[in-house]
Amino acid sequence: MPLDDYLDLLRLRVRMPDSSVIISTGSVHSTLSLSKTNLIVQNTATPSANHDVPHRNILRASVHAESRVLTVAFLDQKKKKKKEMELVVIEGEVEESQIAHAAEWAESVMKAAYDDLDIKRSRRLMVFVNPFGGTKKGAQVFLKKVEPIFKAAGCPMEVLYTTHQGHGKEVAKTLPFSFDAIVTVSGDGMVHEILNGFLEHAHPLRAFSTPIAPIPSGSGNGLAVNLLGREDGFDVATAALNAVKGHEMKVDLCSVTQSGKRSISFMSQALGLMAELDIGTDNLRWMGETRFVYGLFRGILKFNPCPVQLSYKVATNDKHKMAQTYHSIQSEKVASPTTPSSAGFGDFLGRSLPPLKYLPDDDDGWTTFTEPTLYVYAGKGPYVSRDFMAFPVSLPDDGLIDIMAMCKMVLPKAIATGILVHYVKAHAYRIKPLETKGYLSIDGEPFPFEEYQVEVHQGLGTFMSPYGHYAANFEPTPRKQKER
Ligand SMILES: Nc1ncnc2c1ncn2[C@@H]1O[C@H](COP(=O)(O)OP(=O)(O)OP(=O)(O)O)[C@@H](O)[C@H]1O
Repeated sequence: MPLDDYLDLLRLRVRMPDSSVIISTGSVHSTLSLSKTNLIVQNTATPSANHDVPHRNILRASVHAESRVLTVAFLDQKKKKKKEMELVVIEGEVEESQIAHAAEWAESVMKAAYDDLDIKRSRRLMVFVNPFGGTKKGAQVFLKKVEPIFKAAGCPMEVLYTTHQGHGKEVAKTLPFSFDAIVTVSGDGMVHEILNGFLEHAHPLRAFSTPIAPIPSGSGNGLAVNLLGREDGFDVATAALNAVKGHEMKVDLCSVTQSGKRSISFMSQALGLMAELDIGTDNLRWMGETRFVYGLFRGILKFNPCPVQLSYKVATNDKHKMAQTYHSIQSEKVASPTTPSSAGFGDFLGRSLPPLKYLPDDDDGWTTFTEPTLYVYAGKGPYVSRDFMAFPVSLPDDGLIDIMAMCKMVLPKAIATGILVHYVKAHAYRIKPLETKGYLSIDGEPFPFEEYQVEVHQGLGTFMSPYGHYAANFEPTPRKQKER
């Protein structure tokens, strides 16, 4: 080693506290330090190679005893595109005398990155890749961005490239319970398939308790936006980090019964204009997200009514109360994101699904909505796509579904009553088509435009979440004080 490099290294060693380690690549030295909250990388040659990342973003630290190479992998913001995250792997040799210290240091990093955050190391992942979802980039996204992150984190994985529609469902039906999480490199359609595969699983409740982590590679990616937020909802690296390090979040799932057949919906049921956005633009998947904007304009111009009768078992229609409940639950979750949900079916592990509570002819306590509508939209999760927060006060496990009906009123009546959109929270609801032609879309997938009933199962499903709550920030406008 040249004298200058040797002196440089000595100077670093003198300043090095126990929580640091020095690695060298040729004549370039880096100091890696672990603070109470962050991992800090300082490079002697190129300050642009410095990093300062929270423990949550660390994937792995390890030392190879023979080669004396220390490797640290983490996610950091891209230097050029600050809003996107990328995988960073730093490697370098440790001095022979420092090898034991480096191994201890790497273990303390793993403890801070996993054990202290109550996250299992090296999760076993089952990955479903849909090569045909959205803009058909699923396979590319997986190989270039997702797989390297899972490998860097030391996660063993089984990967399935779906070859046809329904493939995800077939595999989910008999999926073994050896995985810590299911990863979908797709849009919402694949998540829908997997949950419906679980419905037919020999142990459905146990299957539903396996957390799903979506990697956004479809067109709408509503689930990824709900879990990761509007800003990060399309960020593949952030979504991959959620699979490796997210927390299990219990969510309500809905049974949709149509012609005696039960299926599962995790996100939305849309009729009228909103269904046209999903189904009527199916041939425009190549446009990615833009297809929904195009569909919206086309739908508004056509101004088609939605010929259905809506009835529901109401929980509340008081918007002020909805907002209050939302805020108190949301702030509890923000304060302690990892508190397990009290909702759920933990006691039923291995047993069959709960029977339906509401029969199709049950009218007790049901309300029928009589206004003609432009669309009916019901769902779980605030966002249905990145630019549309349809259900702002939706909560993951309140056991209720939010229903929105856009009234088709003549303008003077709408202005006089002030009601253009009807919004309620319900335990269950029912739709009866009044005409034969129309669109019904469930979780973005086309369904027959026929009578159906929806019932909510509190906490039946499980998603992986970085925050333990939906990543949406709904700030309602305060009520106007009445003038005296
Ligand atoms: N190999 C395949 N060939 C054709 N279709 C497939 C294949 N694999 C999966 N599918 C189907 O593709 C459909 C769409 O999938 P996905 O949800 O991934 O994308 P998307 O619909 O564009 O996204 P989003 O639902 O977020 O709008 C699903 O119904 C799924 O069954």
